[in-house]
Amino acid sequence: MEQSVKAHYDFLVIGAGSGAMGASRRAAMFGKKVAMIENKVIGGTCVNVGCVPKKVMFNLASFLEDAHVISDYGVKGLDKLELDFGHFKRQRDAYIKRLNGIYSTNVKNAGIDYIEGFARFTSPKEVEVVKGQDQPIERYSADHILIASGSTPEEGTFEGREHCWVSDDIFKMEELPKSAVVLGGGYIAVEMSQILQAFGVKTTLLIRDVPLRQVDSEVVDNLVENMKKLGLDVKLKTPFTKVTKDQDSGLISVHTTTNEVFEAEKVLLAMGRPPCVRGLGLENAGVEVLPSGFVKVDENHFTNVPGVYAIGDVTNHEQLTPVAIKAGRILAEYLFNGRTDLQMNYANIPTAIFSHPPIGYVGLSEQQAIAKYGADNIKTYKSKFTNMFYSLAAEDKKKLGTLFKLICLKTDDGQEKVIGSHAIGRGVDEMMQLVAVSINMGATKRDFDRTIAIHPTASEEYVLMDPKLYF
Ligand SMILES: Cc1cc2nc3c(=O)[nH]c(=O)nc-3n(C[C@H](O)[C@H](O)[C@H](O)COP(=O)(O)OP(=O)(O)OC[C@H]3O[C@@H](n4cnc5c(N)ncnc54)[C@H](O)[C@@H]3O)c2cc1C
Ligand SMILES: NC(=O)c1ccc[n+]([C@@H]2O[C@H](COP(=O)([O-])OP(=O)(O)OC[C@H]3O[C@@H](n4cnc5c(N)ncnc54)[C@H](O)[C@@H]3O)[C@@H](O)[C@H]2O)c1
Repeated sequence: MEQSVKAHYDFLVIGAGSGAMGASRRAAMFGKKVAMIENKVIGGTCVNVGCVPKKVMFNLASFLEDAHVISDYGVKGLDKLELDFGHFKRQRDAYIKRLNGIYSTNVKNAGIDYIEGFARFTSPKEVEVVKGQDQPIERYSADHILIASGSTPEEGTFEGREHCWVSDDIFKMEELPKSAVVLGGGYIAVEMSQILQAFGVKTTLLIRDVPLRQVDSEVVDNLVENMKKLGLDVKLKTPFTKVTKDQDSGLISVHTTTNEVFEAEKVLLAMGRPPCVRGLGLENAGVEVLPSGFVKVDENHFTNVPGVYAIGDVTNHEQLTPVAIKAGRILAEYLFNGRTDLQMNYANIPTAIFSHPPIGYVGLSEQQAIAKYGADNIKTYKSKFTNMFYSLAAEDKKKLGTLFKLICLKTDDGQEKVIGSHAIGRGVDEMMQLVAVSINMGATKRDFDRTIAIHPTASEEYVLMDPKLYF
């Protein structure tokens, strides 16, 4: 039986992840009647199966890796460390549950209606929500509808894909496998392969070409060297063809174009995140998508259908939590607070990859800068060194490399405008935020040179790269 529209909203948001939170809470601040629809767990990818549980795992992995060095400082017993993974998982999951509770409270306090179920457009102004089995479908209408449905792990179409885990499965893992093969060379493959290796899982990282193509190639070389020092079996230029499973042993084999076979208890697929649009009924609203499947939006996150918008991972922009949140807030300001002057700035977005040690970057790599401006117009400064943390490390292989690069565009006044920084080393994930502020303010190499160093730190290298004596 056809249900009548249950409620009409000023702003109806599909999803309850990072972008949805940013948009809906800001819209509610302006007194709008707002609802969000979520078919999984409040908080979306970042809180439940992304940044947050990953960072907690990274923290533990970093401690376990650092323990090998700290033992050379004279601390006894660190070689006998034993990880109670079950305890760790329970603690991590409890933390996520607390965060879910905080999100729910925030939504409630903001006066936003939280609707559980799967949303599907029936027309440009109406959405139906499919709830559990035997529950009636609910219908909602709105003046403005936001698609903030995020992305989902690429599942692949190759033979044997059903034997593989995707990143969501890593967070469900109750106990650690003895061995793993990770397929991919992006953020997730780099982060997860190092976390697994640090947890004591014998891990192989198989990369079609090279890792992190968007990152400066020298920084990537440094990453690969560090991975090898940490015992990770990393294979570059090794595309895989298929995956098979031995029914007796349960072991999974990855076959490659190089005619090698890599066997492990678990195989993790980390090959990108396509947009979550399946079943959303975009065709009923007439919303256009790009050939890649991402929802097509203009610079204000408007789709081709008046009153329908999209932000975050479901669009063809950087798939990062702060990007989704900011786009959501700006959209709400635009729609409900008359701030039509505001526009998301997608240039110079800083980011970190939580490898061990981490990578951070903002702006152009040296290779991208040369391609854009020509080699004659670019001057790159670099500092390659061993962090003092490793000063007491007994073996060279424990000393992980650090590389900072400042990429500058030559200017007529000779001050050299900083247009990028790519770096790997302890703490660069924290440093890069402020390097990004300086670049967004238009910093020049002279600004870095005239800044006094903080000693002894790694970050001081940022102001000590071949400095001219400016004050
Ligand atoms: C393993 C991993 C690690 C990451 N680490 C980082 C990191 O360190 N830093 C960082 O900045 N970013 C990180 N990211 C990326 C980050 O999580 C995403 O960019 C961010 O969550 C995108 O936010 P969003 O609002 O667009 O989508 P999401 O957070 O994915 O939210 C979308 C929500 O919509 C819901 N939904 C989808 N379709 C429907 C429907 N039809 N009806 C109802 N609900 C629906 C989904 O269930 C989901 O909850 C990581 C991602 C992964 C997978
Ligand atoms: N630290 C962070 O901020 C963080 C961490 C994790 C994820 N994320 C976000 O989530 C997104 C998704 O992460 P991801 O690692 O899945 O994707 P990605 O886009 O970062 O990397 C995808 C990788 O898969 C490889 N690949 C694609 N098809 C392949 C094939 N057929 N065979 C072999 N390799 C193949 C690509 O070459 C690439 O190396 C990231 O782009 C990032 O925006 C961010």
